[in-house]
Amino acid sequence: MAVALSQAILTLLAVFLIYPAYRAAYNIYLHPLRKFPGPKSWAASRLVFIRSLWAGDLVHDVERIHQIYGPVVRIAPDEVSFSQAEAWQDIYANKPGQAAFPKNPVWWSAQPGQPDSLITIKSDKEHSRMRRLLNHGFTETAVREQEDIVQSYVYKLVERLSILVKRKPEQAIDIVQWLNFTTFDIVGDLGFGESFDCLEKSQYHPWVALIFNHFKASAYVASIRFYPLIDKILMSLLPKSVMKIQRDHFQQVVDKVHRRMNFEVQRPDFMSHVIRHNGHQKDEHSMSVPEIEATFNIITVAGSETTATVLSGTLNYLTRNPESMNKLVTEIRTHFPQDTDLTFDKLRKLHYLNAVLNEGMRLCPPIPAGLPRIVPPGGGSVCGVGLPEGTNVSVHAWSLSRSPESFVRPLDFVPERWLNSARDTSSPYANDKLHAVQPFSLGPRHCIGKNLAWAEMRLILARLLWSFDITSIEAGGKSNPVWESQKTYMLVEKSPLCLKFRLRHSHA
Ligand code: HEM
Repeated sequence: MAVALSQAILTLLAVFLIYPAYRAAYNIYLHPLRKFPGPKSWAASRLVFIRSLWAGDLVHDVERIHQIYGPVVRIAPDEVSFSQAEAWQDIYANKPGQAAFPKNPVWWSAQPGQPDSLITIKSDKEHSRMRRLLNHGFTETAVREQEDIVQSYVYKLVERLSILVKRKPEQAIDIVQWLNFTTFDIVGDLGFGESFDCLEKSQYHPWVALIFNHFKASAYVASIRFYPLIDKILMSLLPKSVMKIQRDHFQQVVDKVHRRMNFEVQRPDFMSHVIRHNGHQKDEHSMSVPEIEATFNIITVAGSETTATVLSGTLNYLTRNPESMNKLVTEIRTHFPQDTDLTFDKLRKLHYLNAVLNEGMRLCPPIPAGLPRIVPPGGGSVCGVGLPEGTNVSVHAWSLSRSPESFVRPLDFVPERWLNSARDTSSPYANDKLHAVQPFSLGPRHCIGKNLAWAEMRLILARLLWSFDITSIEAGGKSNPVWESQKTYMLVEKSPLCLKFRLRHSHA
């Protein structure tokens, strides 16, 4: 009995003390990545990375590591982060005779009990099958056809805000929630033919309200996947209530998908082509119903939270930079005497508006940490640095966009750096590396919604500034948080941004 007990104690000691100590020493001194710079504590064990992820601090912690150790750093035993513009091409784009690095399944896997979607599917062949079919709903032409639907929601946004302003002119309005209402309503309509009615009811639909929890939960699930030998045990420890919330959340999208699919009407949305193609007989180009369900679940989040984040961040910076705000307002109001003139086509030609949004995406990327990828079998090279197969790699968009090696005055909001005139050698911004900013990523898995995102962001920002004078409310004693102070759990956890709105014509 005593022998058995002491054997059990020894085993426990080996499991909980000796083995982790051995692994840490191996990771620091013997691992193939040992020569890469970075803090020893992060190289020793994945736990430090996970603690930072759970605290919502990963983006800023990795930024600090890049600041101290340089553009290529080791941030976990098997992970290297790059803050160099050339890394975008090397990791995400197809190079001659070489495929882009595959997605890291720790981050990009279907949620437990859900099928693979466009964004999680591993096989490149299967991915391009889905992408070809879905692309029809996202081309420039498709987006032009969707304009009336998008316009109707942006008009509604202005109408709702006008009512609030007229009722209580001095009140501060949290624009973050209104931007979320608008972008989720638009994607709901274009995805399922039913908006979430957030603008109509001036409140979050319960599905939308849960999105951020869903992302936090996904960050926790990803950390569990780093431990494949015990992930099943750890998963089973997740509270049943959490799993039920996730399932119910997904089921609501499934119901919406089915309502739209049964309603076989042609409208200029994301689903029409999928329904028309799938028809009643399937072939090797169609998507299965579970794939459609999972993909539309992703599109709803990917297509709304992201645009709302860029717009919130851009407005945060604009209200702190009155000179940029004035230039933009002047451009919009002088180009468009009537509000009906604000169309997708005309707005794309506004140079300063485009520059402001590019600068907004540089400083407020909606996916600020890396897009995780894996070095394929046989190994690979990024920015001329050789990496063994299986290494986790990514571009740290946040650090790269804010690095003094890429940009002059990197922490300042300077839309001028994006104007053609800045390419003149006499401009202080002539050497800015604009290609370091790739908010939609590159290569075969780049953002499918890029055209829509641009059209939507231009229209929402321009219509708001055409209709209202918008200022920060710091005079009221309560200041808004700076963008950098927010936490990130895969996506940015946006704090309220309280602004003062004044109807432009009310004091003309
Ligand atoms: C400013 C707005 C947006 C930004 C910055 C953005 C950014 C991105 C990025 C970086 C990726 C690549 C993810 C990866 O490779 O790991 C991506 C993929 C994706 N985005 Fe966007 N996105 C935006 C808006 C949209 C919109 C409006 C939609 C649709 C309505 C959308 C739908 C998608 C989908 C479905 C994917 C997966 C594509 C694939 O795997 O083939 N996004 N997005």
